[in-house]
Amino acid sequence: MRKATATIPVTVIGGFLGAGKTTFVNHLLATGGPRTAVLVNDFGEINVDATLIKGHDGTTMTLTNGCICCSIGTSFIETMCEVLDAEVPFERIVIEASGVGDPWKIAEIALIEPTLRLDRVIVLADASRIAALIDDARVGATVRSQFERCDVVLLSKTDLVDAAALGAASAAVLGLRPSLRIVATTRNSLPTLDAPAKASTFRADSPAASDHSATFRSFAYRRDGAFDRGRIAGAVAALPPELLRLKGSCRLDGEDAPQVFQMVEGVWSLSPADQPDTAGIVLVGVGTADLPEPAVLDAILDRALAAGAAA
Ligand SMILES: Nc1nc2c(ncn2[C@@H]2O[C@H](COP(=O)(O)OP(=O)(O)OP(=O)(O)O)[C@@H](O)[C@H]2O)c(=O)[nH]1
Repeated sequence: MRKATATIPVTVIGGFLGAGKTTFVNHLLATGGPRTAVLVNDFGEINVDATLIKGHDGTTMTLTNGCICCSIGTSFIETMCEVLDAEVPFERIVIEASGVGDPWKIAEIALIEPTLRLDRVIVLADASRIAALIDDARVGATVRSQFERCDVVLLSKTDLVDAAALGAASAAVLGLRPSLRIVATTRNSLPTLDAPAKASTFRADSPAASDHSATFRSFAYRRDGAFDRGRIAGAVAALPPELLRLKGSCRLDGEDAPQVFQMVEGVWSLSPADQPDTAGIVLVGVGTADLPEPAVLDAILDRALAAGAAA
């Protein structure tokens, strides 16, 4: 990597599947600030997040080939080199970790590379789900590890919970690390990175290497056709609970504008997509290791296809 005269701050954004990481990254980009390189890493084979990051002044680069916290592979190093060697230098790097990733493993890169400076590790926690996720037998260990070394927790989606549930969510997070700084947010009240970073004390030892492909499986659904809006709810209700997250883009029968499809634990939404060239349906999902075979999931989602759509 090129010898730079100044170090570039790196902010790592982590948090479990659907916690609101991309929403936060888009907020950071929308609120201005220095020229930013955004690196996004999805767990699935298709990096949907890169397409969900709104256009901005800097650049968005995708990190594929699985979860970068499991193996900091050559693609990550090459991408970092590209960012550091950019003709117009970047003033900030924001890395969105995958929803099953350990953000600290990514942050360690910034501690090793002399041209980078670790700004902070921010973990998003969905206020409506975090207490249950922390105790979940299948995903709890992954969720808990994401909080081990972060600097601040954004307790997201507080618009979805009442005061008692908000208290339970923050108590669950503080139960992991009583000294954690928690900021309650909604997508309309997210902070920026401008406030000075909170000083943190980093432990020198590394966490044990993990391989999230043993705990989680990804799934991709592609069709040339369109969904029938009226059939989506039924198909989503029929999806197994092991499928924790589904997102991507689709077309709806009889409608021109492409849509972003989001599903977090059975709660789904459609919103107009920014990218005008969405063809057909491309969805990626992540579930626990006992996720049913792709053919089963395909068959369920096929039920939402408009009559005559290609299967
Ligand atoms: N009600 C509510 N929904 C939110 C809020 N923030 C994000 N969402 C929704 O939650 C869903 C997931 O948000 P994302 O930002 O894509 O979550 P993510 O952590 O990037 O998801 P993965 O990358 O798949 O792990 C989307 O449908 C968002 O619109 C919020 O403050 N309130």
